[in-house]
Amino acid sequence: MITLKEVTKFFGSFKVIDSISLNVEKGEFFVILGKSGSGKTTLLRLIAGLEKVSSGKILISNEDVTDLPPSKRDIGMVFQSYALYPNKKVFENLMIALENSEINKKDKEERIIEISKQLEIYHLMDKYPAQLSGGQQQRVAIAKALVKRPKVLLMDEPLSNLDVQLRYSARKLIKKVQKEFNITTIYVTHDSNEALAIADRIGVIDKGRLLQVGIPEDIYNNPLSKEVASLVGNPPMSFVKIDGKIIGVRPDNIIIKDNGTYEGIVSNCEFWGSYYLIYIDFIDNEVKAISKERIKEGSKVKFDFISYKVFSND
Ligand SMILES: Nc1ncnc2c1ncn2[C@@H]1O[C@H](COP(=O)(O)OP(=O)(O)OP(=O)(O)O)[C@@H](O)[C@H]1O
Repeated sequence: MITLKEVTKFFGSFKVIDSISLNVEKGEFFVILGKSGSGKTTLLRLIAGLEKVSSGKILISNEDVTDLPPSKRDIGMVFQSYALYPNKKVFENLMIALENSEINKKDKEERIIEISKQLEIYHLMDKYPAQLSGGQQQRVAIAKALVKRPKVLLMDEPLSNLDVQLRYSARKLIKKVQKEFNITTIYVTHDSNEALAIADRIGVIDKGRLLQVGIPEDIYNNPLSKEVASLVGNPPMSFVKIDGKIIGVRPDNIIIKDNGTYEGIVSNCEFWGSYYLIYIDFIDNEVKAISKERIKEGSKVKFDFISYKVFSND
């Protein structure tokens, strides 16, 4: 449905996107995960047509859109800033979104009513954006993108301005609407828990390169490289050098016990709600383990690895 063929983007001599090839299926919720500066937004802007590729091709529904302007790509976009017109009411904001659509006024109104009810903003039609909460503005921004019934929805960290509680309900709503309308979606985030929670598949990006693509369980359990492993999971994986090998181990795979093989000193103990996160210094390494009980900083502890992954790269 969305196909990228060796898409590359330079800003001057700086390669921001490095030969990315990717297929996103129709109706799929695809998440691009990467840290700040990895090229996520640039990739999304290339797909939207807001930036021109330096080389490579972009296809939507098998049509080559590489040289088409954004308005000709049948795409809805939701960005971090909601991009609502402050001096227009919600209804007018949604009408403007349909400005270039060829359907008649009555059909436009019907569409707006339908999507507004879906997103539970119907009662806000006569309000100005400034009179809405962040979560309501965000839903209006999503409605603006969806009312056009785009084939493709591109979302760039749309929930980053919301508080934690609202993020959970908003992402559930986004997924529900996306599935209901069967919209092919690419969603960008730096939050690995968010990516694991909502994605059908995840593409992990670093320094403009696509490192791994897979379902959330695969990305979490079988990261192919240290880079991917370090980006996925919170609390994050620890990397330790043992017998010349680099191994990655998740905190819940370290068990602290009196007869453990390894020994270290607790350097920090954090309360994470249902457990404590214990930082343990040993030899030249630091590992993070979880514990049901608080352990004093400076204590000596013994531990074992229940399971781990070997990475050859240092
Ligand atoms: N118009 C531009 N001109 C030059 N360099 C740019 C431009 N836009 C982005 N960059 C650079 O490209 C790199 C990738 O930026 P991009 O915004 O795509 O990253 P990101 O992964 O979305 O980051 P964040 O999560 O912080 O938004 C960064 O190093 C950035 O400084």
